[in-house]
Amino acid sequence: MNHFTQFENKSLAEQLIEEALKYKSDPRQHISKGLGKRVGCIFLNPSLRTRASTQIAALNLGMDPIVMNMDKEGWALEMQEGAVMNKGTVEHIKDAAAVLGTYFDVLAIRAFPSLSNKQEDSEDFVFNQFIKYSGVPVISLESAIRHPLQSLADMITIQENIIAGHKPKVVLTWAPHIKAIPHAVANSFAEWAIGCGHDLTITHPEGYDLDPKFTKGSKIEYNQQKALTDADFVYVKNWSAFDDYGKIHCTDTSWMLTEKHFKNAKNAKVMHCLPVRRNVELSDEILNGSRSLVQKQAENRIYAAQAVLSKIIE
Ligand SMILES: NCCC[C@H](NC(=O)CCC(=O)O)C(=O)O
Ligand SMILES: NC(=O)OP(=O)(O)O
Repeated sequence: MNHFTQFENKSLAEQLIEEALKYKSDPRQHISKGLGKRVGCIFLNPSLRTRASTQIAALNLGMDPIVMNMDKEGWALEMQEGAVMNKGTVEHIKDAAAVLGTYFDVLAIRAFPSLSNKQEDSEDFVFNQFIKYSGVPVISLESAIRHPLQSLADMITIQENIIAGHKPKVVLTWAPHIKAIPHAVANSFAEWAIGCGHDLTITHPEGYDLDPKFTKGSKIEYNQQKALTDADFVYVKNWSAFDDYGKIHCTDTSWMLTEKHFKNAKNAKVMHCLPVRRNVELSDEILNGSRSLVQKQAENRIYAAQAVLSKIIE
């Protein structure tokens, strides 16, 4: 595995899930595997889970993680080729990434979308500049269009909670939010759930269709109540419009999941990547109750990252 940026194939996903579960049962079993290797965790945006879980994963393998919050502590980066840098940007990505590539054996990058330049975001332009110029393996800590470590943790969590012999119905539902939010978590969840062979239904208001490249193989159902019928796992997430790029079209609070949404899905479990806007996306009663898998997902972020790091340094 050269880089870890997206779902590749079912067999690799299954291998990573199995490895992650082994690490969960004995986190320090390969404590010497990464000795002498450094991973640079480069954040262009805020984080709680990804920042902590990736460092813990590296430490569990004996690696040295170093975190740089480039948005706050680094020089302002220029991304455009041939730019005359006489304004706010101080350092070109090709210089910065090349330096980081000499300092680290592996780079892990978080680079959210602009939500204003659809083409650049869709090409994952900023993230790919790091791959292009660093020359070392790169792990995505959430790019403009994908969040694969989150999705791997989500697949692990589903596997741990599946009822043996029953093919689960998995539903990804849009939820309200106060801000324009990226598509990465929803795209990746769809990509991994479909790739892993789950029966996926996606529900959202009209005008919120995700990029079809991520949702091919799922059912799209604009009626949330219909979509939720007989669900086993309900993944809750807001995203901004994709067609009318980055815009908010719907503020209908009835899309917020509450206990009353589960009258036709009595045993459904609820998932969210966190951070969650309580009582905007999801009600307190759900998040505090026995349906919620959100803490388990967050815990599994450690073992997802550990399985990926372990494979990358092999
Ligand atoms: N890494 C997990 C989610 C990150 C991001 N959420 C946010 O930006 C939430 C911001 C807020 O609630 O103000 C997203 O959904 O892609
Ligand atoms: N789920 C997730 O990626 O959380 P952070 O943004 O806090 O890292």
